[in-house]
Amino acid sequence: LDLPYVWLRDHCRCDVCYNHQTCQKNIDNFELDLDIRPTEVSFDGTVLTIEWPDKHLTSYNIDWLLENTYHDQHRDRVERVLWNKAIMATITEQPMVPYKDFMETEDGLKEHVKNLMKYGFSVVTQAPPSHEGTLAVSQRLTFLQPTFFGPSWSFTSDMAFGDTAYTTLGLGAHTDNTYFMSPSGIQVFHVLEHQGTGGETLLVDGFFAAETLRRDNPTAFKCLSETVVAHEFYDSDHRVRSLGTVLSFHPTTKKMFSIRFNPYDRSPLHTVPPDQIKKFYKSYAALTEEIRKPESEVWLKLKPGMVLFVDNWRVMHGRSSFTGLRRVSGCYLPRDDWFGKARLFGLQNL
Ligand SMILES: C[N+](C)(C)CCCC[C@H](N)C(=O)O
Ligand SMILES: O=C(O)CCC(=O)C(=O)O
Ligand SMILES: [Fe+2]
Repeated sequence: LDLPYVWLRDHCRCDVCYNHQTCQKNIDNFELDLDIRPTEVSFDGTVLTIEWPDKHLTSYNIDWLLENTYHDQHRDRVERVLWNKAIMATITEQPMVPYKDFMETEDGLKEHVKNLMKYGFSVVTQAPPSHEGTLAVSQRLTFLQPTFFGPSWSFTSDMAFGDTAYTTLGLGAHTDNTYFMSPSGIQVFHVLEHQGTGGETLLVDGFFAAETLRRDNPTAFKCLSETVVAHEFYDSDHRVRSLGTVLSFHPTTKKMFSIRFNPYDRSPLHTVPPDQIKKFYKSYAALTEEIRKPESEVWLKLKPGMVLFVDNWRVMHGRSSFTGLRRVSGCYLPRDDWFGKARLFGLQNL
């Protein structure tokens, strides 16, 4: 551990420097002396005590220091398991949690969050097969994230919104809300009824596809990590548009952070200089090919009572075309809050 003294002064957790009731700092950065040096330092193996020139005392527990200095570190690290169809088939403990455990025990909730961190999706089983059931399980994790689709929905193929989701057409793997600067963190899917054929749910691990591209086609990977593209949701009432790269990375650890992939919702390509356009299309096609490979795809037929949570920053979803009446209930959940819940459980995957 090698820290400038000013860092140690800035992070003082005494009652004057830190409000333990609100967990907020009282320090005025403006007054920090960059060249401050302690007048006395002692360490008893657990607690580091520092006396500053103005007689102010700071003490640190060594565990707190180790956890907070270089990175937002957590004891219970969750290793991500990137998957394709074959890998998913070998996983013995499927990411599923029974409704009763999920609703009534902290362990059940933690298990679900851990599944989301590890695989990018998790299913709550045996839930009440109703829209209220969807809301109950969703709100057990976080509050809902409202959008112009409403706080939540229960939709059929009636074109209630001008979007292919509201038809009987098949949808290739995509993430939702690519047209928002910060897309929703989780999408919840609950098929309440379906009398007919097709309508299966498709899942593809975007991080697996991106890592495969990084290995097999680094030029395309680099292009999609650096090229800013626009997405949009346009209808008579909305002119929503965003800018962002298809692949993005955690700002400090550089691990995969999000994939923004929805070919249907891409805006006119006005952000790419003419001499880069062919390169972008080639790179986007290479990623699309990876995503569309049958060996990337996991298909499941959702039944009433199975509530699927999908990490919308990592795992893409789609569906096959269908016949008959099919009603899907769901909502979006905010990314900051489900990650906040994970942090409360001491879980971290970044
Ligand atoms: C609201 N509900 C989930 C039913 C439909 C959302 C689909 C909208 C859009 N194509 C997107 O990918 O974000
Ligand atoms: O109908 C479905 O299963 C999913 C449609 C979809 O992509 C969505 O609602 O975001
Ligand atoms: Fe979607």
